[in-house]
Amino acid sequence: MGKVLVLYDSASGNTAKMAALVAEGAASIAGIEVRLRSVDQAQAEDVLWCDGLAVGSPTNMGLLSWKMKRFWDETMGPHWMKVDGKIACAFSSSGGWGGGTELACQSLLTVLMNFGFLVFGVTDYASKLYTAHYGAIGAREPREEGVRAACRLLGKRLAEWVAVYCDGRRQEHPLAKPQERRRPDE
Ligand SMILES: Cc1cc2nc3c(=O)[nH]c(=O)nc-3n(C[C@H](O)[C@H](O)[C@H](O)COP(=O)(O)O)c2cc1C
Repeated sequence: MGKVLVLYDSASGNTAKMAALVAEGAASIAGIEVRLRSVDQAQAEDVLWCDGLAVGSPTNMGLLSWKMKRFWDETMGPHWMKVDGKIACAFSSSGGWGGGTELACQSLLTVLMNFGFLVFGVTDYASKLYTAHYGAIGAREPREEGVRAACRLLGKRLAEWVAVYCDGRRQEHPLAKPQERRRPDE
């Protein structure tokens, strides 16, 4: 049974709300076990446990938060070279559009790549004008249905990759389910 961890930091609750939506999307794929953990409660064992990981952080100066960086520096540092090959993606909440949300996702992906994770983006559109090419992004709390759908789609895609590459369930490959995929012009 594939295992997905949604790990997040959130100072004022916005990224936490996105995390819940990412977890909901991951749980929409049958046979996937989902854990949701804040960075304050997460332990290295949670990361070692999972096959797929979605990491979320508030955008801070266009980067991941210091708490999330500390988790990877101090909690996961001793486990470097023990988590290679797990599948991972990123999401972030910023104060406003243009505030560096995708840069923050990129900084999360950079950390994950350093640890040997296989990171990905999503080509599909979650709804008109909303996608998650570099991770799911939002400004403040996820109110817009497009942002909420992008969070769910990111989690769903993570669970699909886990199902395909960790559980050998090729029927969960997104290319095998074209009817579920939305193009930019739809
Ligand atoms: C130290 C700090 C730095 C921030 N830097 C940025 C930033 O670079 N760009 C931006 O748009 N918002 C920035 N913000 C605003 C947060 O990203 C925003 O309020 C976000 O929704 C908070 O998410 P949270 O509720 O999960 O903590 C910053 C907030 C703090 C506290």
